[in-house]
Amino acid sequence: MSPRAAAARTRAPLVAVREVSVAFGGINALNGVSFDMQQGQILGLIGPNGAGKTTLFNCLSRLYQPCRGDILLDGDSILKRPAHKIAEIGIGRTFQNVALFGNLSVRDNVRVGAHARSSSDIVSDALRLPWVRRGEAKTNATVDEILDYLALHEVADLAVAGLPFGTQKRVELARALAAEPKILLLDEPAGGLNHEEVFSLGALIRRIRDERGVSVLLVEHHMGLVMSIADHVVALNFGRKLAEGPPGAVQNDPEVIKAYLGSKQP
Ligand SMILES: Nc1ncnc2c1ncn2[C@@H]1O[C@H](COP(=O)(O)OP(=O)(O)OP(=O)(O)O)[C@@H](O)[C@H]1O
Repeated sequence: MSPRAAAARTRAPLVAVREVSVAFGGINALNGVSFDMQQGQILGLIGPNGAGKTTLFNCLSRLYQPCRGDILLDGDSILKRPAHKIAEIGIGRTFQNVALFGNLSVRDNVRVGAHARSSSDIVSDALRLPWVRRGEAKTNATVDEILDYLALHEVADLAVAGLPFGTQKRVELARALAAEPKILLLDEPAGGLNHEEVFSLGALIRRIRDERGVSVLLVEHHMGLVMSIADHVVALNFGRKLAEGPPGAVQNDPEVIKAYLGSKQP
């Protein structure tokens, strides 16, 4: 093994999911799931309907509290953090059905993301203290840079509600990126997109990882997208980890094939 590969193997993971269990009444939605996610990785989380993907995603974004286990980010447990504080520790997310302020402009939606990381308070804002003005200038620069990066400048001053769904999804990505996350959690980003849009999305997710150093965890049913961009895939079924490894190996794993055939999914 090369020294570089050896160093990568001994490096602490960015995210460590440790024996996480979640129960809803009598249903074990997750049952002792563990895996690591490395810095700079695109990790695909797959599995048939009801496998536990959304439940795990919601634990990572702090909407659900596991009944057992832990989730560490850079070695620290995230389970003490409330959902509205996750941007501060470097976790960004998008939603399956897009959750933007429809009446606000694209620019203002992205600004909301940038503010998630700012530390100003209502009194300082009202008094327009010098450090608040400096903060605002930085926020404006960040928002402009992200609008350019995601080719949203032309629609920056339009209300989000009137934009095509694919564009709204890009605005959601922009809002998440404006908070300068270490890790981006994407909940079925390909849902509702056509073939060409899925292809562009894949290229965009790769660029975000390569150029901005953001690690990406992707919950996705679109196998073509997962297999073409993920470095590492974790497959769940009935709340347990079924397989993990490089995309090709997981896709050809007999247990994974059996789980998908059993669920009658393509
Ligand atoms: N809020 C809830 N209350 C009760 N049961 C739930 C709840 N959320 C999920 N479940 C159950 O937990 C299990 C895992 O569901 P989850 O939504 O995490 O699966 P999934 O892999 O995301 O499925 P899909 O691909 O269909 O979205 C399922 O049996 C589901 O019915």
